[in-house]
Amino acid sequence: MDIPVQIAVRLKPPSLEDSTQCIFSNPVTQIVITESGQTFHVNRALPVDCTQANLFNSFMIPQINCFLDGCDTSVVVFGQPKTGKTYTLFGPGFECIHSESDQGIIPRFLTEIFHKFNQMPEREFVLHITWMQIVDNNIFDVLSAGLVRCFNVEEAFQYLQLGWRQRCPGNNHTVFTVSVEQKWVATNGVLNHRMSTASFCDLAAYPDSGLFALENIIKELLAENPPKQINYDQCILTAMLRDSFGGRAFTWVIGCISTEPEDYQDTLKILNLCLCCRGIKNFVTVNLFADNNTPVYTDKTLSQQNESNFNLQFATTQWIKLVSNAEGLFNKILQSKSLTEADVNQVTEWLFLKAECDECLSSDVGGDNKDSGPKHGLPRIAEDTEPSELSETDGDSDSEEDSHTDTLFQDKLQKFMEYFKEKNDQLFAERCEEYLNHIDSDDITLSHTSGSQSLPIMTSQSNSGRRRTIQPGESLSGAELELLRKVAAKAISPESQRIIIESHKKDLDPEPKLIERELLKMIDLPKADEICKKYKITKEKYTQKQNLTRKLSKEINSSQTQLKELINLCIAKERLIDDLSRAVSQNTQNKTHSDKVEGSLIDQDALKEIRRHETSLKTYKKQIDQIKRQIKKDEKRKNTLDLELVKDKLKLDDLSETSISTDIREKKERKLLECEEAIEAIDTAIEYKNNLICGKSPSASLSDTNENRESRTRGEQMLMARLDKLSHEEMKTLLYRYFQKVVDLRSACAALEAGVSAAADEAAAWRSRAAAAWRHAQRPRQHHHTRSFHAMHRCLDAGYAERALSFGMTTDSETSDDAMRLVDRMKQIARCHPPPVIPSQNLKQLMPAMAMPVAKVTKEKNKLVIVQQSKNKESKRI
Ligand SMILES: Nc1ncnc2c1ncn2[C@@H]1O[C@H](COP(=O)(O)OP(=O)(O)OP(=O)(O)O)[C@@H](O)[C@H]1O
Repeated sequence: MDIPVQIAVRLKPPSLEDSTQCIFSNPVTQIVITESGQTFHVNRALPVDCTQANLFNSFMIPQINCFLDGCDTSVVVFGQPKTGKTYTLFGPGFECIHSESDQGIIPRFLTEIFHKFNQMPEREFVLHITWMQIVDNNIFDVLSAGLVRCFNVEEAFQYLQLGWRQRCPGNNHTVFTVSVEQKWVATNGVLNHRMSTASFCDLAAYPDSGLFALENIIKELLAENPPKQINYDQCILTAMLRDSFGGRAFTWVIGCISTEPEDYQDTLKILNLCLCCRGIKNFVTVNLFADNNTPVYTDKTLSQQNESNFNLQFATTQWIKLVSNAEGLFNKILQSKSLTEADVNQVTEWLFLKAECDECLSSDVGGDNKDSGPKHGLPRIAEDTEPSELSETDGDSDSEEDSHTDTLFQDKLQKFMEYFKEKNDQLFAERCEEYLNHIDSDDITLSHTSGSQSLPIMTSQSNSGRRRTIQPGESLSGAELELLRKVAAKAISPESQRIIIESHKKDLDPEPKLIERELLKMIDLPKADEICKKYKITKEKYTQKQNLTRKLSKEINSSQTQLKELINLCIAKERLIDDLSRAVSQNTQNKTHSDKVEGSLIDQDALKEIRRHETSLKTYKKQIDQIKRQIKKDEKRKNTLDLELVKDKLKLDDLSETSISTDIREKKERKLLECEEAIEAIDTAIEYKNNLICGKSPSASLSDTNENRESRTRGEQMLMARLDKLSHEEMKTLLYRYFQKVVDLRSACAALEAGVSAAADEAAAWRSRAAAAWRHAQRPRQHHHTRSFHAMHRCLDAGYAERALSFGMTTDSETSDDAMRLVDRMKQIARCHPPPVIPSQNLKQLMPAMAMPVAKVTKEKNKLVIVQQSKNKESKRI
């Protein structure tokens, strides 16, 4: 399971009570904030006054559970010098003078582990500790004994005391490990055999080769393309922390930081490193031995256990069903106040379920199942709750008994309803409270989710009092699952929790759909405008608060300078007063009586001077008090403002995220619109071109008048401008649409061509029919038909289809159908294509010569004599 490295930040309490703090932490929002307003989100932002116990409880309990489940765990502490790294891990020391409450993580961890083992006597365990120090890449065994076995917590503490005395002081790294091998037979009869190591590392404050190597490894792990093999063996420190960063341990990194302004830059470095570590994911697994999961119990014992398990599981399922049904049912009953038939059925079903549950759990709530032994499978329901299943033999004679049963049933129903209402309300109130209390605490040991949308149900360990049993073959332990849910999944927002809880409390609609609806509403409701408005207002407030904070910081700074000056003045004045009073007393001691009279005047002046200085000293002190009070007040106000700023910042981030998503959606819509417009323009252009190709005049809107030409040019320009604006992706979409258009046109063309060829075929067919008709006409009335046909053809040639029709009709009854069709076709052709107009001049050329003149040519001497024979009398001589 991938679990990111978890980060905690601990602020070292300021050395002086009134010294200025440049870093603050907000344990509610888990944010560390700098004086400049920079925020760092961490898993645990521990407050400046965080006790050792709070620190341990805030994140070590799940780690211990994980460790006991067989996972490796690790705690790495780093930070500036003297910021409490050793204090956090070990505490102030192990001498008697130190109180138990000051103990650090390691002694607490050991105490807790031994305590847990005492609570689980079925577990056999072997616990070893080691304590190593790395100085200049050399390793020292603090306990001088390698692995040390500890049988109980007292022994472990003796070694802690020994090690504390023997450890080397100075800038070095300390690695303390606790390893445990444990064996136990689970309730399902299988052997669990696991091994886990918890390592605790106190890193050196001043960078050395080990720290540089560790930083490099962190960078490598965070790189976009991390190397396949990370060289952990480059130094002892990285080799020892192999599992803590990018390894198999569940790791917490604790950054100990100083809040003093002079350490500000170093503190920022530590915080940035913390953030880097947050990006590292470790693959946490359960370390099993080969014999893990081996059955230990006999088949008989197992089957007995399985049976009881089955009953228990069955009862649990039924119970869950009951609880989920009961609330809806009671609401209905409460609202309607009278039971309908459907309600009665529902309640009956509920009673059946409960009876099943009762039998499985062998708890006799209604007192009906007293004689029911351990049964397997579904138990029989008591007859008195089943009026519909009464035997026919009981029939009419039992009508009285029926009514009695009904009353009994109603009474029982009422009783059960009251009982369950009370129980459910109580249970739900408890769960609500528990859920709210534990929503952000690590005291949660188990969480289930039913479906991706449903809410996590969390069970606190303190309440259940039992550890979750790990089933055979299960690779993930309870603690792992819990961690995954805590770490990988985001907890539901407090607002949503409120809605869910209120919906239950008010009994509005207990079904989960309501919750879903409410959540959806919450997501859908904010409109872009509202978000913008809200964002503006919050931003304004945020800026105002920022300005105020800056102003306050300035004021605090100037007050502090003033304070320093006044303190210096006070010191100077006090010295002066001392000097003066010393001088006066010396004068009085050393002088003779005559001198004394003369000197008394001088002394009086000196005394006056002293009094004057004392008065001004008093005024200075008053001013100092005032300024101090003012500084405290300002600081308090500044702290409040800082917290408010953090909250506002989060709010702003949320709002900007929402508005960005709305903005993106709007932009996308705009782009799509532009794209659509461009496509439309292209369509029009294509149409225009098609019209030209087909020899038609372009459409009215695009006719070639000057005005339209201009508008077309404008349109084209606009089109080009739009095309320029389109992105690569949009251009692709556009081209695809254009391509589709061309393909469509091509297929339309092909269809048209097919139509033309079909028409040609038809024409040929008609021609052959006409020939056949002609042949037929040749037969009996050939002469008449010939004439008619000639006449018809002449008419057709001249384009007079109507007249051709009249000729056709007068020909012959046999051929009249064909002729009719022919004429129809001719009519069509005549309608579609006007006959070509041949110029009369050309027609003349085509006309056959009619009534040709006959002439006889003779030769007489040197003359040719041409005589026209038709006109016998006429002769021409040339
Ligand atoms: N949160 C704290 N509460 C009370 N005392 C603290 C806290 N943090 C540190 N101290 C005290 O500050 C002193 C320095 O702490 P510690 O030695 O743990 O710092 P360190 O970071 O380990 O120092 P080094 O840089 O030498 O390793 C100790 O006396 C310790 O008791």
